Order: sequence, then C-alpha cells, then structure tokens
Amino acid sequence: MGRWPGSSLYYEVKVLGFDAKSQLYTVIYKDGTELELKEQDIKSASGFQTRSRSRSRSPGRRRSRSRSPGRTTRRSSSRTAAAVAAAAITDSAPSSRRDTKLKDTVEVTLSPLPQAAENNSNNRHEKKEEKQKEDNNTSNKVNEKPEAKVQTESEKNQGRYNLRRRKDDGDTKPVEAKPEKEAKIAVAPAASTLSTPLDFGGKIGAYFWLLFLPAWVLFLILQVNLVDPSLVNFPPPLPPLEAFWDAQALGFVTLWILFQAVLYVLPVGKVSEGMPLRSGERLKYRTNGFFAIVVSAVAVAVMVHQDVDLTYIHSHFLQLATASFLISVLLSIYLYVRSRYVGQEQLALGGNSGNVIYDFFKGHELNPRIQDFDLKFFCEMRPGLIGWVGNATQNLCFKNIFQQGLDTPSNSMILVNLFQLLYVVDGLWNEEAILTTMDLMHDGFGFMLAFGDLVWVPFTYTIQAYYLVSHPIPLSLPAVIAIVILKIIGFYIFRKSNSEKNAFRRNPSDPKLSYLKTIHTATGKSLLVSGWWGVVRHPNYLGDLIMALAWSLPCGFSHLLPWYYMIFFIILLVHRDSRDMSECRRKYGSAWEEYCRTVRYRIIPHVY
Ligand SMILES: NC(=O)C1=CN([C@@H]2O[C@H](COP(=O)(O)OP(=O)(O)OC[C@H]3O[C@@H](n4cnc5c(N)ncnc54)[C@H](OP(=O)(O)O)[C@@H]3O)[C@@H](O)[C@H]2O)C=CC1
Ligand SMILES: CC(C)CCC[C@@H](C)[C@H]1CC=C2C3=C(CC[C@@]21C)[C@@]1(C)CC[C@H](O)C(C)(C)[C@@H]1CC3
Repeated sequence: MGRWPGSSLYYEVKVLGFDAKSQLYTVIYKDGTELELKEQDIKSASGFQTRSRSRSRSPGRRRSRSRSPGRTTRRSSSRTAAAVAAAAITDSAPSSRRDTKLKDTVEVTLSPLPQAAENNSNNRHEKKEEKQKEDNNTSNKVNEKPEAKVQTESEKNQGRYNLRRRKDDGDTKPVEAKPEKEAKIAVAPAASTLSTPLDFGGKIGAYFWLLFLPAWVLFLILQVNLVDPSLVNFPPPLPPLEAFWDAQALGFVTLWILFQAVLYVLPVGKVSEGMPLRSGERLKYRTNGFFAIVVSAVAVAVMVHQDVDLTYIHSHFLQLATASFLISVLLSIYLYVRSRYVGQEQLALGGNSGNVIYDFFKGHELNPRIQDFDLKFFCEMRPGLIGWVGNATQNLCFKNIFQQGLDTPSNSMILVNLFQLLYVVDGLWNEEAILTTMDLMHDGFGFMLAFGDLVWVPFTYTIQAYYLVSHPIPLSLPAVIAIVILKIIGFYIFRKSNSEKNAFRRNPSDPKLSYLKTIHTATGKSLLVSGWWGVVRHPNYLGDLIMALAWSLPCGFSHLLPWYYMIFFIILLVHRDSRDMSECRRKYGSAWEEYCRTVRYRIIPHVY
C-alpha cells in the first residue's frame, strides 16, 4: 500500500523499482499513476481493510451520510486523497504514453485502515493541526473514508481517480463546465474536517491584525494631512475623539452602500455562474459592475452640475473612514453570527479554527447570501471599489485644482487617477473573472475582507492621490511617457493572465486555449503550464505589481508615504502567493509539485 503524497490515505501499489541514491521507491498505483515514494510511505497490504462495493454505491446513501458530521469527516478526508494526484504534462493532445496507461487502467479499490480520530467539536482544531503535521511530515497514520473505497463503473469512467480520461484531456470540443463540477463534487472536502493551517499568525495574529489594521488606516489618514508626512512620525498628533464622529458622514456612507446595493440587484447585465461548490452547486452572480460604475459616474456628474460640494469627501475623510469602519465591524459581527448557523458545506476551509477571534477575523462562511444577494461578491466589487475612484479619487482631483489654484489637475494627479480608474473599470468590466479568484473560491467572508473592501480599499488606496493634493509633483513629458508605458505593460500582463486563467477554468476545452500545455490533476481540474501561467506561477501578481509601481512613481521620492501601497502590495501578494501555494499543494498534491518544478519562479521570472 502506498501513501498518496499530501494525504494520509494508502492505496494499492506495485513497486517498480528502488533508487538507492535518492532512497525512493518508484511505485505504480492501480489507476496507472506512477510516483516516487519514501520507504515510510509504503506499507504491507496486511492490516488494511477492504469493503464490499455495494455499500457506497447509492447516491442517496452518500448524500445522507454526508449530512452527519462524523460521516462527513471520513468522507471528506478521503476525497482529499482522491484530490491528490499524479500528474503528467501534456499538450492539448494527450500523450501516447498516458493513453497506453489509460487503456491499461484497472479498477482502483481503496482500502485505507480506519485509524483517524473523528471530528470532535471540542478539540477540533488540535486534531486538525495534528492531521496537518501528519500530512506534512509523512507520518504513517491512516485515515478512512468508506465511501471512497469503492467505485462504481460510472464513477471510474468519470475519472474519479484517474482523471486523465476527462474531456479536458485533449478533447478540443467546447464542453460545459460540468466535468469540473463533477470533479469538484468528487474531491472537495468538508470545511470543518480538513487540516488547513492557520494563516496570518494564527489566533494571536488575528488579535494583532484586528487592532493593527484600523490603527494603520488612521495613521495613514493622519499622516497624509501633514505638511511633512513621514512614516517615522509616530505617533502622529491624534485629533480629539469627537473629530472621528460625524453622523452625516455615516449617513452618506450608508446611502452610498444602499445605492450600490440597488444597482446590484437591478435586473440589468449578465448573470454568471461561479465555480462549483463542494455541494456541486454553482451560484449565480449578477455581473453588472460596469453598469454600476457608469450609473455612479452619472450620479456624480449630476451632483457636480447641481453644485454639490464634493470636496466634502476630502475634508471629512477621517469621519467617512470611521463610518465605513463601523459598518464593516457590524457587518463582520453579522457574518460571524450567521456563520454559526449554516451547514458545514457552506463554510470555507480555514476560518473554522474554533477560536472566535480568529474565525471572526478570517471569515467562516464561504458565500454568505441574503436570498440571491451575495454579500462577499457585492462588498468586494461595489461600494469600496467604486468608492475608491468614484468618490475619493475624483474628489481629490477637484481639491487639487482648488487648493493649488491650477486650471487643471497636475500631470501626476491625472496619471494616478487615470491609472486607478482604469484598474477599477477593468475589474468591473471583467467582473466575471473574480469568480475564479482566491477570495471568491476559497476565502470565507469575515472582518478581513469586509474591512478590506469597505475601509482599506477606498481609504488607503487613495493615499497617492490624497498626497498629491498637498504635495504637487511636476512631471516632465519623458517621465510621463515612461510611466504610461510601464502602466500599459503591467496592465497587459495582469489582464491577459487573469483572463487566460478565467477562460481556462470556465471551459478547459476552449479551442482558443488548445495550444496551452496543461498538467492534469486527480481533482479533474488541470493546471496551465504554458502561456502566462508557464512564465511564473502568479503572472497576474507580476502585472499588478508593475501597475502599482506605475501609480506610485508620479508621487516622486520625497516621502515614503505615497509608496505605502507599493510596499503593502508586495507584502500582500507575497503572502497571498504562499497561501495559494499551500492550498494548491493540498488540493493537487504531486501535480502541484510537478507544476512548481516546471514553472520555477513564483512572481518575477528568474528573481522570485
Ligand atoms: N489590488 C489589490 O489589492 C489586490 C489585487 N489582487 C489581484 O486579484 C487577482 C486575483 O488574485 P488571487 O485571487 O490572489 O489569485 P489568482 O487569481 O491567481 O487565483 C489563484 C487560483 O488560481 C488557480 N490557479 C493557480 N495556478 C494555476 C494554473 N497554473 N493554472 C490554472 N489555475 C491556476 C488556483 O485555483 P483553482 O485551481 O482552485 O482554480 C489558485 O488557487 C490578481 O490579479 C491579483 O493581482 C489580489 C489581491 C489584492
Ligand atoms: C485588510 C487586509 C490587510 C487586506 C485586505 C485585502 C483586500 C483589500 C483585497 C483582497 C483581494 C482584493 C481584490 C481586489 C481589491 C482588493 C482586495 C479586496 C480587486 C477587486 C481589485 C480590482 C481587481 O481588478 C480585481 C482583480 C477584481 C481585485 C480582486 C481582488
């Protein structure tokens, strides 16, 4: 019996050879997968149980089992095992070697020994950590999932274990995302049972971030108003407590969010499907973000025409930020409370540590919805994002003109505003693409995202423009041209790579993508290994970072403050990349290792 890499399940293998130098055994699983295993990952077949096939064949039975937490635990852990895959790099036409293997594929009967402890609400987290260690350290503990032990012929044919037979395996006919969905059903684990390491410094980290993030926003807002802002000016002079509060500001923020909510629910624009959930369900999203920003721009234009004083935003930045913070906290409390009442299947992996503060921070429920109103999608794409440019940045342009007595805003101000506007408009135009990003697919919705969406984005991403209001930077024409070129390069990489991955995830057999090489994984999903995703593992981050550089450069080098976004963004994306690496390693096992061996750099070719 050989252990699946990254899991604690054992499957029948045949040992093909032993390499004395690397001390690795080459084994072949019954589905034709060849892997190299360490000695401790190979066990004698005696002591492993087998079960009769008929038990888990009934779908009805499976469904009812998964509702029981105990059962879910077992079932899901084995699904994870199924998700761990051997991989082969292939062009869109399947390789002959793999084809030969497929023909020879024999039944896979999985018989892991039941030793894993059941999920227990009291020590759930400790167990998860234990299991994580076990997975990472190649311990020999064996887990069981009765349902995964046996397969019907149809399951096998759907590629539950050897998914190389899947349609996306070279069949260039466009297919609906059904196969992905099937695969997802087959592999996705129950949230509460999987060992996901705690991110962001774990429980202690969550306390820290809860205090630090709002404090940092305050620090930036106070700093940017100083004549000589400096990150070393700490603590900045604090305003009196009453200066934070303005009921009108709270009213405006609430109205703004409601206005965006109304635009979101209007039956205008395309309805797109999200990626398959664990339940196999695909949620529907109204992707009318572009419509929302156009209507918002018209509303702002009308206000300007009606002589509404939009400089209010600049002069009440702190109060508006406080109001948004308050709303984000209330929203996070609501999200946390409701997450306690939803089923296991609706919870995100991670964010379910059992620790209130950590779960509150990280987010527990994957797709909190009030009927069809998706709170996470809405918050991520609408009030904060549109508020970023629609309110703050645009207003800063006005302020720039008035304060500096200019006829038009300065070059640097125009560049920063145009770049950020392009970024936001592009995000809304391609709104559907967000459905295949980490936030929407994997992360729970809690304080981190609620605060990030409603406070961090609209009030800290505007720092450059805000800074330029009182620190005009003259830019020569060559400097403008160079910065614009940089922005275009970054944007091109960002957009192309995001769209490529999104198109591939939506339809892996899209003929337009048939030239791309892929690595097949046992989850049924493939990984792109050429094209943009063959250059580095996160080409979209590379493009995003180049753009961030382009909208920091117009602020010059006199102060560190306007470079805050660049610095924060590097940290955010490096951390995000490592979170994604762990998640993908867990999901795709050896296929992911293969991908990483093939695409060696994470974000910057030959550097990082
Ligand atoms: N301005 C800002 O503040 C921020 C901007 N961003 C931007 O948002 C965009 C989305 O980023 P993010 O959600 O972090 O991550 P990605 O869009 O890169 O999504 C990561 C997921 O893509 C899939 N994937 C990874 N590698 C491959 C591959 N080789 N082939 C196919 N699929 C692959 C995996 O999901 P699976 O396999 O499950 O489909 C993985 O979990 C980026 O452009 C980023 O720069 C992100 C954060 C903040
Ligand atoms: C407060 C924390 C330290 C960090 C919070 C992170 C959030 C601010 C970001 C997480 C992912 C984001 C994305 C965008 C904005 C920032 C947040 C919410 C995005 C909507 C920006 C526009 C892009 O085109 C995008 C690709 C749609 C982005 C998706 C991720």
